[in-house]
Amino acid sequence: MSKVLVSDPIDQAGIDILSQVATVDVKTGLKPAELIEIIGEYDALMIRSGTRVTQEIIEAGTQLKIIGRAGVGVDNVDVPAATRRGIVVVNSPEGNTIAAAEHALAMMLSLSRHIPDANASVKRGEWDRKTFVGAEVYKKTLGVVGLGKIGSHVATVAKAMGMKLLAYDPFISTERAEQMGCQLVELDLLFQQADYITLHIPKTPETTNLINAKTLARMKPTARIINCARGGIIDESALAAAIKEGKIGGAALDVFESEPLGESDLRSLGKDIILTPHLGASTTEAQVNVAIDVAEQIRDVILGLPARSAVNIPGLGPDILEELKPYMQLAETLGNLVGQLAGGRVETLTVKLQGELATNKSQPLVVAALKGLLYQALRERVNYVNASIEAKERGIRVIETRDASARDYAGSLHLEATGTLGTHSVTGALLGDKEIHLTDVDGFPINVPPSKYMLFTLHRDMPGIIGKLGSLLGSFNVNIASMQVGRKIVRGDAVMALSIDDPLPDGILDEIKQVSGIRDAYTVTL
Ligand SMILES: NC(=O)C1=CN([C@@H]2O[C@H](COP(=O)(O)OP(=O)(O)OC[C@H]3O[C@@H](n4cnc5c(N)ncnc54)[C@H](O)[C@@H]3O)[C@@H](O)[C@H]2O)C=CC1
Ligand SMILES: O=C(O)CCC(=O)C(=O)O
Repeated sequence: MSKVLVSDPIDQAGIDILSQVATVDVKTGLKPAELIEIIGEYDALMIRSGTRVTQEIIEAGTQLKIIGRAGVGVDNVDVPAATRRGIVVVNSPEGNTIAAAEHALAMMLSLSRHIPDANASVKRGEWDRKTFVGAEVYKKTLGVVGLGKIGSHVATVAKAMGMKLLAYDPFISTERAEQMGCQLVELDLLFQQADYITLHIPKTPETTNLINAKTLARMKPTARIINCARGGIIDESALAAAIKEGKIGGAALDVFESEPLGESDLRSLGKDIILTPHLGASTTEAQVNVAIDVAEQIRDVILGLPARSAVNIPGLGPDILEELKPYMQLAETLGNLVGQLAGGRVETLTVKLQGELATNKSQPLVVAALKGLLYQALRERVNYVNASIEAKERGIRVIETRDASARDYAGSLHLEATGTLGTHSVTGALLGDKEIHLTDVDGFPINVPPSKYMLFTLHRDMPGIIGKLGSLLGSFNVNIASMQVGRKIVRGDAVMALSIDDPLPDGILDEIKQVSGIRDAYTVTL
């Protein structure tokens, strides 16, 4: 039975799903050294934002297949280290969108009306109505930095409250922004014109300290900043100084450079600052959503199925996964086959996506082909996560081409491997009930389903060859399950593809190559 470690508090709904397929240990609050000590026993690790999954932890997790982050941001996981080790990292891209957006909106309104401090003063027994005079958001300008899932929801609700919306997001179109009632502008203009600035971007090298002394100086003296995205996007000391000196109006922060927040000037800024302990996703609904979403993916990976929201498997989103699944198997089989035909060290793999596969959505097939190609060298250590990295590290050049006009089959895949021993190619398609068929080997048309053990010959198309080969295999007690010859012209060169019931015994390949008319022979195990 597989073992899953849950190292942060996760809703029971997620634990129940994991328990269907694994032994689940919930151990929260572990110190890094404690986690390193036990992680080697586990096949999967499920976390929220509390656990930092460092390279050291990943390296100690010798059995780990998947790390599941019950939330959006995976910045607490060393994803490159996991990728190198072939560990899938999954998240829940949408489970807490509404919770985080509502928290940002609540922060904006609370900051405008000083609700936390007014509440505290009444609870202290005071009745002070002068200190807490606020500001309306109606007709004010909200600058949304990052118009993704959370930013879009904030924008939609803010629009309904009568706010004017500016947005900055270099990765979305003007039309998309306009659909949400936002005017897409440069960041500088947003900083200058916004009364409220709300951040909904990931923390990346480009966004680290995006709000700093310089950018704060460009804002209105009444501007209020809300950060429910990630700590470190704001330079906290610069922000504290700007609020103290009246250079901006205030800030509401849910996330911090270092969490939990330690000693900080931010704590002493009174009613112009609101601090919450990373509560954006902390609603009952969001926690159920993310726990189920991530637990289902861990369960699937344990059962040998692909995960729908893997952050380190390029292009393998849930929608295209379903469509591509049978073709992924085709690509892997062809990669494995062409790698064995090429023998030696493969230097270049050309992947030609043909017919209806000639779309950008088919990019994962290239990864699947590489996984197949590397299988003989790496066995179970290669997977969709690390196949591209492993290929790069081995200096394999990958050329991807598309030919939408190829019409032999609805969609087919052609792989050509060039290596130290020469060049070989295979083509395959899905026929009938999505059954994999080899449709071409080294330029010779054939039509055979691949089998576990196969023998391919390149020979001269002349009488007697098939008989001689059959007798030779028979003398070694090798049973032929099926045989097909592919040729371009009568009595020219031809390829023979044989499916055999058992692996070829040692030494027989050399004898096959001695048969008159046979130029070369290759044995393949798929
Ligand atoms: N406080 C909390 O508890 C929570 C925080 N988050 C955080 O909120 C943030 C946003 O999450 P989602 O909306 O789900 O992500 P998303 O991926 O849907 O949207 C992010 C947007 O940021 C844009 N972006 C990326 N780099 C940018 C840049 N340099 N400048 C401007 N825009 C840029 C992207 O184009 C994208 O549209 C993430 O950092 C996530 O970790 C998410 C959930 C809960
Ligand atoms: O797990 C949490 O509460 C944090 C959520 C979060 O920050 C995220 O999903 O990115």
